[in-house]
Amino acid sequence: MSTEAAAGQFGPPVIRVENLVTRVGGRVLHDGLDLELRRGEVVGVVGGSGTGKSVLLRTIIGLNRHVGGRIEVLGQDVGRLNERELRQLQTRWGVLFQDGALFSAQTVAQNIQVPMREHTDLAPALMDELAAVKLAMAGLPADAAMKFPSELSGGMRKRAGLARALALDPEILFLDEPTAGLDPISAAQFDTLVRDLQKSLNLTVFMVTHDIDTLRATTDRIAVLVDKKIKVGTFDTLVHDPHPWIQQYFSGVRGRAALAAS
Ligand SMILES: Nc1ncnc2c1ncn2[C@@H]1O[C@H](COP(=O)(O)OP(=O)(O)OP(=O)(O)O)[C@@H](O)[C@H]1O
Repeated sequence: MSTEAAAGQFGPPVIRVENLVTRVGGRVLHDGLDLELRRGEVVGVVGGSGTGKSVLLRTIIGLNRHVGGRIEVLGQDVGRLNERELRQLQTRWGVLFQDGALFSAQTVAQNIQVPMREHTDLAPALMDELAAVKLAMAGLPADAAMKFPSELSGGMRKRAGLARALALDPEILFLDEPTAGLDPISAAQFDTLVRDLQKSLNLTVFMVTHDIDTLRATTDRIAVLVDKKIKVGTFDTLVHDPHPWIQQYFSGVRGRAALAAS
């Protein structure tokens, strides 16, 4: 499928990044970067280590200031929002950070309720019920609610982080390396979960990943971060891109295996 056809089957843009320039630690990481995500699509962001994928995610959600360009999320210019407006907008997306970022001294249920406590004044009993629903959505057993993160496997911790990301019924899900550190079976199960949730909730998903199998299994389009910019394509189009890093990534042994499997 062409990139245009892949984008064309989705709704209006929910994330629009135009001519983005970011500088971190005195270094320009993104320089004239453009990216658009439409409602209901899953876009995977790949690129070499240290190219600024996580920084891009953090910049889009307003945790890093950009020095140039414009970021629009759900129709709002992220760079122009005051703290209160940004907090309001943050209730419309969920984030699964790379390390899960669960609070170790809180149970899984309490972790899932963090965004609810921060952004709503729901009664505790209702928050307990909602946490149970989110746990089930993330494919965790009910008894995981009272466990602490240290009592869970890596895959279960990812699911708990996902349950927390779903706490406020988000429109957009930001996932940073969701399958990193998982064995191949758990990673494949997580891929299926993300795809199922996307479909049932019509989520738009922005996913940073290194995992070529995850890209193949879950994404509609792929955004490659090279030379401080984004090149967007699909598996089928990017395999023909002459850029050396893209060639190496998609036409290497793993890329060929993933393509053959799709
Ligand atoms: N707060 C910060 N202060 C200074 N430098 C930073 C900061 N955050 C990130 N960096 C640097 O910016 C660069 C990009 O980091 P980022 O985490 O976005 O890379 P990445 O593409 O996600 O890499 P990886 O695939 O290895 O996770 C790295 O060199 C990193 O050390």
